[in-house]
Amino acid sequence: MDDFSPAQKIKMENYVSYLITGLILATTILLFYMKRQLTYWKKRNVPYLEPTFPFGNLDNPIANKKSTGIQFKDFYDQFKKMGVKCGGVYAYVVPILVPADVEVNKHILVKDFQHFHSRGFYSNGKDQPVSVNLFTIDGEKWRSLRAKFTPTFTSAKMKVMFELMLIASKTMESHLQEHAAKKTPLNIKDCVSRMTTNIIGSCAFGIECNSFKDTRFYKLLRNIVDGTTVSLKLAFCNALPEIAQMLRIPLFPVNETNSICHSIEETIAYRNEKKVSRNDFLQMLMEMKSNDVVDMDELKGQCVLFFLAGFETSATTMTFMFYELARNQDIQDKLRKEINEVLLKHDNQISYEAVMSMKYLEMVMCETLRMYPPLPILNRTCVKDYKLPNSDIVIEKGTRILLPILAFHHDPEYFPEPNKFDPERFSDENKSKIQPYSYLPFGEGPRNCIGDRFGKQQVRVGVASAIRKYKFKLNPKVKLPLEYTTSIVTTSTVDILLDVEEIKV
Ligand code: HEM
Repeated sequence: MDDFSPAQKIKMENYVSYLITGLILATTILLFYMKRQLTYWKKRNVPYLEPTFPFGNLDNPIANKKSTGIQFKDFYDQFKKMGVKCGGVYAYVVPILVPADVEVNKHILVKDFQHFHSRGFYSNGKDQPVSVNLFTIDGEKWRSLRAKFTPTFTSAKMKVMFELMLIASKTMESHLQEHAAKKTPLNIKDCVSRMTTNIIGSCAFGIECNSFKDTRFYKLLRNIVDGTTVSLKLAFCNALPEIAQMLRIPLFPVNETNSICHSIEETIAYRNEKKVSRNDFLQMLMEMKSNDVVDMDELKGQCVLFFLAGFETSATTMTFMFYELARNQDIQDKLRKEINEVLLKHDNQISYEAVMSMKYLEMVMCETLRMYPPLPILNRTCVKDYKLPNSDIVIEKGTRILLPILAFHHDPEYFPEPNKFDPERFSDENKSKIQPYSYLPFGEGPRNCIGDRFGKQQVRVGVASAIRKYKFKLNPKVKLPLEYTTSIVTTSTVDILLDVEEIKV
């Protein structure tokens, strides 16, 4: 400071005081804005849960490890106790409406869909064009893309892809055999994730991943979906998308996504050059591109999405299905009996017709999806002001809505003894008694899961092939009751280990 003249010193002191005043002013405005945001529901007379600063009603994401599904179940339970159809909470300072009534679900998902066709999910098309996909886009663009892709998921297309699925699922057998022979516990999530990687790799990309031997592709996918950083980034980007855009945060990890895109480009180039054709999604997308129905970014975006959407959700379903079968030996025996009886009528071969006629398999799968919905919440954003029928609540344009499907699935009003694994809830006789819009593992309405048939088919093939030949028991080392991570997809905090025994015929 001694090197400066008195005039320079005064100038610098002025700068510092301007800076401090500016900072104080900005902080005051920010705090004022945040405080005002936290009165959003009160001002609109909507029942709400008292928030605290800075996380709103959410738990501190660093200190508390409660999963999003469980947190929204807690909100739902409180609104039910208050006797209200829906209520307001805050994710940080962002107001979120939480339905607690099946009628509200019906209006939002189906009846008044024109007010709620946006999912309001973060994407960043500028820096990562493949993040703009069917899941993340909204409005007319979504409508047009959905119409283009719907024909790729028909039952007829699923049937054609069945053979590819079967071949890829067989890769799991030697893995099971190895564990049975050596009597070593099997990490079921790891095992079924490798299998779904092989299936989706084959059906979506035409790539033989062989994930039980070569883990490169499998690890690439796990890096995209796993980890606290991934969950925190997703939560931040979705709560404050404008700031995330400003900071140019990409939706998916860059290196891994680029590797997948590179692999897609290579396969396309190979097929074009060698004039090779295959019965898979990629071929359908390539035809759409050559007819100018989609462009290259859209093609790659959907491939990446199908991989991510199809890999973790189906693997999660299978993991919890094996877990429940291992805990409930009577259900496992009954399922095996059905599989054997059906296969006897089909030359002892697993075929499309055979697995589709396994009713008990379907019931076990539906009950697994009830107890452990892979996506425990559904997102919607209001695009046009909407008055909720039979109430004074007006949902304003821009309002975020989170439907707590895990909470509905565990509500004793709709599913008595919700913590009991009971496939009979989905028997022909009982399933018609399920209250509409209380069971939503694939969402509902025009924005429901486009890949539900594909996902269920993977699960049927994987479980039927394994249960037919192996007996599973829960390894005593698994700490119960299970708890869940903060990941966007329902995930156990501990590895689910199973003891495997080969069934001799
Ligand atoms: C058991 C497996 C699966 C489960 C439980 C599941 C669940 C879901 C759920 C809950 C949604 C949101 C629906 C809504 O907002 O109403 C969704 C959307 C979606 N899923 Fe799945 N999914 C599964 C498998 C798959 C597969 C295999 C694919 C693709 C190959 C896929 C592709 C998609 C896409 C593209 C969307 C967005 C649809 C749109 O916005 O138009 N899913 N899924």
